[in-house]
Amino acid sequence: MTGDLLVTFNAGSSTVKIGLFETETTGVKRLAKAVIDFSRTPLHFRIFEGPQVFEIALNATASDDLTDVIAETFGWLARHFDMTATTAIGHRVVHGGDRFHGPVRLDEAVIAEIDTLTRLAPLHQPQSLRLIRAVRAWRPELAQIASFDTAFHQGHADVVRRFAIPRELHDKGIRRYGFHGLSYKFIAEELARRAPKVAKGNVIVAHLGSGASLCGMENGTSRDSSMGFSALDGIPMATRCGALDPGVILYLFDTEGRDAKEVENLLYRQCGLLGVSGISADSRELLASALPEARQALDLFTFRIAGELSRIAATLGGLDGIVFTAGIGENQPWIRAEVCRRLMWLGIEIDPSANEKNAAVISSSASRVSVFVIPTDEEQVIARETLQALEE
Ligand SMILES: Nc1ncnc2c1ncn2[C@@H]1O[C@H](COP(=O)(O)OP(=O)(O)O)[C@@H](O)[C@H]1O
Ligand SMILES: CC(=O)OP(=O)(O)O
Ligand SMILES: [Mg+2]
Repeated sequence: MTGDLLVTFNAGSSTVKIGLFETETTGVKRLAKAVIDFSRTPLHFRIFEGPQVFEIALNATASDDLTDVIAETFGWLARHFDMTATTAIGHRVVHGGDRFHGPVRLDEAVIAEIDTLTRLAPLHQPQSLRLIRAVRAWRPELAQIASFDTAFHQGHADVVRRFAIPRELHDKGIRRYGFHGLSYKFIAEELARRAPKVAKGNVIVAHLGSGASLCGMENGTSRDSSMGFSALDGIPMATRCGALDPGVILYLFDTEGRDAKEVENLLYRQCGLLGVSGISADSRELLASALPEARQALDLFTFRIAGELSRIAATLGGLDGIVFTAGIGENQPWIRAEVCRRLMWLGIEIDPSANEKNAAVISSSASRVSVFVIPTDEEQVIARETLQALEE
């Protein structure tokens, strides 16, 4: 119904991004953006876009049961919005496996199925499930919808989905899925509006945030992704390793005697920019540092992005456009310039002053491939999918 409120949750490893939307006849309109910061003690809640912006420390503490955190957060939102008009909560759920191809209403059976995929996304899935269960405990009558990162990649060809492992393992679901699908869905639609001709062709989107991946699209449909079975694969990230010779993992188990939990923690939390630099997981700190280890980490990052982008261009059989998005993609000219420099052989050339300004188009007029910077909006996609699921 027009005027209803929808709340979206995008659970990451250390923050939960919240979106507040109003339904309109034409879709959804954003009213506010907020975040709960789980990396701070006490927890902090911040509204950073909306009629009034503020930040406060929460009384509720983080534990396996987040009911108090949800109740207090909604209490703060209710000071500024009529939260009694809330009709549904939409959640980003990173892993939907083979089971979920689009948004779905959450009930006990669906929650249990999502829980079976937790081991494949240990940085994200547990927090989403905690939030879903907390809302159920707090307001059991409130509709909750899950939007999946994997759904956008469901159409990948068999050759893209398969690892070179025995068929029975593939049939058990050990295959390449791809993530960041809500972001890619948003970018596909936005590019179609901004540059319809390029959007109809072969485009690679580089979602470079704390988690990072690439997606190859043909006419807005995903054909390949750098991320595979888990959100560890592909390019190195803030704290994740990206693709790694599986022999390294065997070595860690056998020769170093580490157990599965230790290896999981190492690969998800101690690798990537943080592991290589030994300084920081944040690209801003590395760019500001004069230490050679910082430069080494950034060089490995751009080298691996260019390599993976070239592989995906081969899947597509050509390249008409590149889109940079997410925290790093939207805000780090040096990283974009380095990636494009390594791809000069593809006929890519950027305009340095447009790049410096984070302009919407950063390719030069001589470039054979158009290069764009487009801010992503996962919450907008969650809100639209939530509305869609409510109307089904
Ligand atoms: N305004 C900014 N200027 C420069 N770099 C930024 C900015 N915002 C974010 N970043 C970079 O992007 C990273 C986080 O990206 P983001 O998309 O917010 O990640 P996530 O959603 O995965 O937590 C940060 O570690 C930082 O390196
Ligand atoms: C799938 C994934 O890596 O997500 P994020 O970038 O939010 O960590
Ligand atoms: Mg993110």
